[in-house]
Amino acid sequence: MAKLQVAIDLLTTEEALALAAKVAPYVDIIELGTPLIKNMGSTVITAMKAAHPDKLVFADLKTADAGELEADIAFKAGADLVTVMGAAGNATIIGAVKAAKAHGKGVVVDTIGYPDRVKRAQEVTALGVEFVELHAGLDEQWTPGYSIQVLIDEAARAGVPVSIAGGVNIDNVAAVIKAGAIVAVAGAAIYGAEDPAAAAKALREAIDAA
Ligand SMILES: O=C([C@H](O)CO)[C@H](O)[C@H](O)COP(=O)(O)O
Repeated sequence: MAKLQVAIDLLTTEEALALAAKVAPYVDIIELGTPLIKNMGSTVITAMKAAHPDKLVFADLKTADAGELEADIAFKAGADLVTVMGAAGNATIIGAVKAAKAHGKGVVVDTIGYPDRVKRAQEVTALGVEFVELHAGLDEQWTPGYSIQVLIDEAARAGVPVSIAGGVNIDNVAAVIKAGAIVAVAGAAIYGAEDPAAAAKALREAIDAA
């Protein structure tokens, strides 16, 4: 069964915990967004895992160097999954995977900004990562002409475990799952909704029906 990941791009631990409390019944993975971690530090990871020990806590570190060291910090704080940039060298990804193995946790590679996301996804899967995030970041989403369809098409031909992030919402989540993504990542569609719990519930139901 495909998973739903809520991406929390809020800026304080208090706000993140409040949102997670509302949407936890409907999500499998709670992502602490990069701006949130930069603002609050690893204490937000510890607070979220303590509040939701039954969920996978995803620390969106977007590590570009010192893979083993940065991943180790997040795993010690309570993360289950951390991200490393696909644009980083293989040595960085291998270092993070080493830390993950030591903690019994996992690494996700984020392909944001990478020119050939599918090729990189296939390469890094061989390095032992859990899955690869086919990702159009917020800046790319706000570029005129952006469509999530490009990520959906990439997922369909990736042939390795992938998630999709970059404007997932109730109108496209079924296509995301039908394309083969094992995780649908939804940020603004949940935290920006008038009723985040209802938005998460609707996404959950659409994923389960897809
Ligand atoms: O990872 C993200 C971005 O780089 C900011 O941290 C987002 O969480 C990701 O893009 C999902 O968010 P939405 O596109 O708003 O669904």
